[in-house]
Amino acid sequence: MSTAPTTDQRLLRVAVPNKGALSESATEMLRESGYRQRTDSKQLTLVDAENGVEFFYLRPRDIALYVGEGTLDVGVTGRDLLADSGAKAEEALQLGFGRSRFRFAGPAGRFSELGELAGARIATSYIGVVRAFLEERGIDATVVRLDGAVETSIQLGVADAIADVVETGSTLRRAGLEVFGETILDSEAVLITRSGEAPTGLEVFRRRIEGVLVARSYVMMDYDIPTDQVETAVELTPGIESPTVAPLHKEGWSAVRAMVPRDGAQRLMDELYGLGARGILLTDIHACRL
Ligand SMILES: Nc1ncnc2c1ncn2[C@@H]1O[C@H](COP(=O)(O)OP(=O)(O)OP(=O)(O)O)[C@@H](O)[C@H]1O
Ligand SMILES: O=P(O)(O)OC[C@H]1O[C@H](OP(=O)(O)OP(=O)(O)O)[C@H](O)[C@@H]1O
Ligand SMILES: [Mg+2]
Repeated sequence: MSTAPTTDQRLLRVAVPNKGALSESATEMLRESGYRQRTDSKQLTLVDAENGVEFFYLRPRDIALYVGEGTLDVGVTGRDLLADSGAKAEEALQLGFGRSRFRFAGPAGRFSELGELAGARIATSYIGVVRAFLEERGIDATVVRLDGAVETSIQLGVADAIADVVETGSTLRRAGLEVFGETILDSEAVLITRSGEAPTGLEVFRRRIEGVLVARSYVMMDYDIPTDQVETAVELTPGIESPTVAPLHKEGWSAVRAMVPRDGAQRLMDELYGLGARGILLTDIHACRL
């Protein structure tokens, strides 16, 4: 009997950024997770009935509101946008892309600490985050709301400082600005759901995405090693549950297979080689369920 959901079962309604910095990576992650994704960037919605999901392509800034209201079940957005929205939604999974820092910046040399913002005009697209941050620290400043390109606002005389998303810092440098004060928040793309609710179908959806994230950050390692070195070697490659160890046809040798973090895998190969391992292979993992 087939267990695939039919169209009359309720579909999990998922919000995906339709444009901007998170859009492409979100679509790619969903495609790798085995979901159908739009091929035309003008498409607004897409039903993947076979996988029990319906996708809505929306502005990243609006996604937390839809999810918080319960109109949509799950969304992909930025932690900074979620915080700014004030919506009744919470993080269900960190997605590891769209990483940025939300920082104050001003003309080079003009500000050195947060206290100097008292009485200043601060331009930002994230007034919720900035007001809350200033209030918490008792700093009385005027927050000026702009839609984007806030780096230019100081030069145009509408603000003294800005608070904005910084990734490489090149936009700030180009505008002659530099960051000051502590980081307001560290952001990345996150999966969000309505606060306190786990919609039906979320677990499968989440597990598929987690599988892709793990597949991206781990590789499969295989090696042959003298059996008397196996205990030392598996301490270096413990795997997720435990590594597979099998006898080789050659007397006194064993084969070991374990998932290892992609970062540092080369160094690990050097160490294993030093222990006497040979035939050390690394292969990519395309998907997994742990
Ligand atoms: N350069 C960047 N690197 C990483 N993440 C970024 C970058 N710019 C924006 N983001 C993240 O993307 C999310 C929203 O920004 P995005 O640029 O997609 O929306 P927007 O500014 O409203 O739209 P647009 O830029 O298309 O007008 C936020 O979570 C933000 O932290
Ligand atoms: O540190 P960087 O690598 O330079 O990246 C940060 C810039 O990227 C985003 O701008 P975006 O292109 O989204 O334009 P916007 O300001 O109009 O949203 C963000 O608002 C910063 O301006
Ligand atoms: Mg932007």
